[in-house]
Amino acid sequence: MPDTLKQSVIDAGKWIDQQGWCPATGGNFSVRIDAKHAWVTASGKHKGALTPEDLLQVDLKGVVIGSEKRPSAETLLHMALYGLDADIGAVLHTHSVSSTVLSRLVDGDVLTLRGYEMQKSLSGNTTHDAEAAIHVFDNTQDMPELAAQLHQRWLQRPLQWGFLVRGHGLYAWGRDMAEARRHLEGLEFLFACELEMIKLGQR
Ligand SMILES: CSC[C@@H](O)[C@@H](O)C(=O)COP(=O)(O)O
Ligand SMILES: [Zn+2]
Repeated sequence: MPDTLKQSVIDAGKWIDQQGWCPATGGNFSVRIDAKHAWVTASGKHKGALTPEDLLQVDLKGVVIGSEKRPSAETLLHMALYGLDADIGAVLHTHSVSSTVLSRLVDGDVLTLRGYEMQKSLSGNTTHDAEAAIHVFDNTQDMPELAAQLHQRWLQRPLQWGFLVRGHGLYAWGRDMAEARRHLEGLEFLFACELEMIKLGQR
């Protein structure tokens, strides 16, 4: 019987690849299995051509169960999110041009989106007339350090929908894969709009 959770990751990878949001072997994805485990993409795979064998079962500490393959280099960030919020069911990390460039142009730790109808694609938002805060973290190859920073900011106030890593990309999540995809698509649209505004000198 096909594993529908694994298939949801494979399908997301094909769609994300079609959007051009995961060039080369960039990006990584996961879906929650239960309270303490998730399927995470193996490291170094092209995310548009994943197979069921490219999905590795991992625990909250990022330890792989039942495979010798290497999990994503960023597994710890996925597992940190599952540990921080029991309602998170899927996480999608992408390397789009918009998220990579915009994250480098943001001064400080937060990108504030306001005035866009498409903010309503982010769960809980009912109007363009509110502010949506997207946190930005400096890039590092030190995943335990990045996971610790995420933990620290989350304790001040839980993050919503996604966060940016400067010059690197976007992490988006949702209660399930469908919501994670919607948040990813909504955020990518909003980032593209913000970049256009900057190019037009409106920021
Ligand atoms: C093209 S290298 C990108 C990696 O360094 C990393 O940022 C990434 O997103 C993919 O890493 P992976 O280990 O394949 O999950
Ligand atoms: Zn990455």
